[in-house]
Order: sequence, then C-alpha cells, then structure tokens
Amino acid sequence: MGLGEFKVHATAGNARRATLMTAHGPVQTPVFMAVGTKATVKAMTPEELKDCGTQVVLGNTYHLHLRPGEKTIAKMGGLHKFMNWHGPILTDSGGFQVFSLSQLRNMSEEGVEFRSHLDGAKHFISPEKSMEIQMDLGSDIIMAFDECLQYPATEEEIDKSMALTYRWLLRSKAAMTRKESLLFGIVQGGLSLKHRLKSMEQICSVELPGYALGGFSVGEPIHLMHELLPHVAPKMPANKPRYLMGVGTPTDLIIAIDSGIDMFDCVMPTRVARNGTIFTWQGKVSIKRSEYREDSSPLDPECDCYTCTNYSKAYLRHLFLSGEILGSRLNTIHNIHFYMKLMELARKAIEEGRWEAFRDDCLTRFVKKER
Ligand SMILES: CCCSCc1cc(N)cc2c(=O)[nH]c(N)nc12
Ligand SMILES: [Zn+2]
Repeated sequence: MGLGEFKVHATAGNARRATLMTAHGPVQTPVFMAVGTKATVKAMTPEELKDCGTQVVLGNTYHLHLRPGEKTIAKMGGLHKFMNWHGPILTDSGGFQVFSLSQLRNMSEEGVEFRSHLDGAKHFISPEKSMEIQMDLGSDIIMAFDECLQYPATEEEIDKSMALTYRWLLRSKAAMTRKESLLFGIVQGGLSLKHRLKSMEQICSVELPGYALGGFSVGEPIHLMHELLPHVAPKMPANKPRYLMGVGTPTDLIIAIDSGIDMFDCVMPTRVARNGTIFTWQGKVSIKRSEYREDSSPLDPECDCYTCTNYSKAYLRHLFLSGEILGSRLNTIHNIHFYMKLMELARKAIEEGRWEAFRDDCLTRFVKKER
C-alpha cells in the first residue's frame, strides 16, 4: 500500500474494516488512539502501550509548543524519538486546546493570540504556525487548524465559525509541505444537521487523505451526537478514513462504528482510570467501593491484561485508597487494554460478518449500572 492509501476490506452496513497506510506503518481500523498530550500517555510506557495493542498515539500542538517547544523536540530527533514511540503519531492542531485551556485570547481571521496557561506568556497560533509546529514534531497525521465551538452555539455563531474553519483548512493545506505527513480536514457545524452537511460539503470538497468530525463531546447531551452521526458520517468520502475527535465511552465507539466512523481518540480511559473507574465486559466498576475490600477476583474475569492476570480488586482498591502511583498505572493498563481489545474484536466481527450481533451484545453489556 502507498502512503495515505485507505483500503476497505469488509463492510457491515455503514461499519467498515479498513487499513490506513502511514509513514510509520499501517493502521488497522476501526482504531482507538491513545492520547499522549504532553509526549506521554499518562502512567504508561511505550512498551506497555504496545503490549496492550496500541497502534497510534496522539500528541498535542498546544501543549508541546508551550513546553518543551517544537524546536527542542525537532533538535532531539522529532516526537517519535523524543518519546520512544515508533508507531504512527497523530497530532491535534492546537485550536481546541487554546479555546479550552488558555485565558486571554484574541481571535481574528489571521489566527488566535493567547496567553499560556503555564506562565501567562503571549503566544500566537495560525493555520501556518500550527502546520509548522506539527511538521517540526514529525507527525504522521496532521490535523488542520480549526475552530471548535462549545455547546450550545447559535446558528449565526455556527455559520460564522465553520466558514472560518473552511478558510483555515485552505491555509493549512497550502502550508503543510511535509511529504511524509497526511493532512486531515475537520468538519464542524455544531449540533445542527443543516450546518453539519454544509460544513461536510465544504471540507470534503478539499482533496485530502482523511477527514475528521470535530465539534462533538463539547458539553452537548451525548444523545444529540448519537442522533446526528448516522446522517453525517456515511455521507463523508467512503474511500477516506473518518475520525471522530474526542469520543468517547465504549458505547459511543460502538454506535459510531455502526455509523461509519473509523478512528477515535479520547482521554476517558486514561483519565477515569486514575480516578478509579474501570471499564469491563460486565459494565463499569468503581474500584473504591467497600464491597471490593476483600475481593480476590480480578477487575474483569473476561480480561487477559497484565493487571487482571496478576492483581485482585482488593489490592487495586487498596492502592487507589492509598493514593499509590502503581494504582494509576495498573488501572490505566487495564482500561487501555480494554479499549484496544474492544476495537480488535470489532475489526474481527466486521471481517467475519458478525458485526450486528457483536454490536448488540456490547450495547447490552455496557449499559449495566456502575458497580
Ligand atoms: C489530542 C486531542 C485530540 S482531539 C481534541 C478535540 C476534541 C474534540 N471533542 C473536538 C475537537 C475539535 O473540534 N477540533 C480539534 N482540533 N480537536 C478536538
Ligand atoms: Zn484487564
């Protein structure tokens, strides 16, 4: 396969089993990508990530630009070498984090001026600057610089913002000159089908190796996203990967795959692991519950990860209540393994013509009350 080639091997309704070729190797989809915002997937080593089945790690332009700086990372050989991750890396364009993390900011056609959340220093990021940072990092998949509105937003705000995102995509494409990298456009449009379809038409009219759906998981009731996806995702180019940004729970992933989404990222599995929430094939487990005080069983009897093979709920509860770092590590290893296993089984189910049954079984399992 050539760089950027996206080959669909099997389908089940809108669901697809495909392969995307990047400069650091193939990506088997549907895929969940582990978020490594500051050049690390929190609490996990690259070897542990690989052992859990991780294919792609995400980096973040905003954070890495502020610290240690893309020029430093470039001098150290690029982000792959710097973090010792030699599989594909996708980097976000930074706009989303500017709006969600930094204080003072001035938006203009040119770009966004903002103050660092670290030291208050003034910075400016534009489509051109975002591309420069991501190219310096040596990213395999580069995200276009976009504006992501929070929820709710008026029709006028959505109209104005998605038009800007389209103009910024054209500037991103003109500035992204790194031949080894794949540039993905980002469809916006808020929670309005009319605006989503218009943004999709604009963004997907630009010839690119892949397209993302942004603007979800921004505070909206999640059912609104579930209702919109089947009307938008299948209309995106069938021969290009579709990436749903910042989503989601295991239930969200299954529903989105069923609507034709191929790629996902979310901080959820790593973030909630550190707070003691564990995803299992029997639903969610809150490890701090007193019922686990002397429970010798693993987090998930149906899981074969390092944590479930070697430790009891009683021990993991003790680590969590004691605030031990090992607790965060073991819980994270399990949650990342769970998400990667979910995607592996989803790929197999689509390949083997069992997708509908797998989908329905997952949705039944995951809706069980937290215990
Ligand atoms: C490393 C983080 C990747 S995903 C961040 C993210 C998350 C969510 N939910 C939406 C968006 C969006 O609309 N645009 C962009 N660039 N990023 C988004
Ligand atoms: Zn496990």
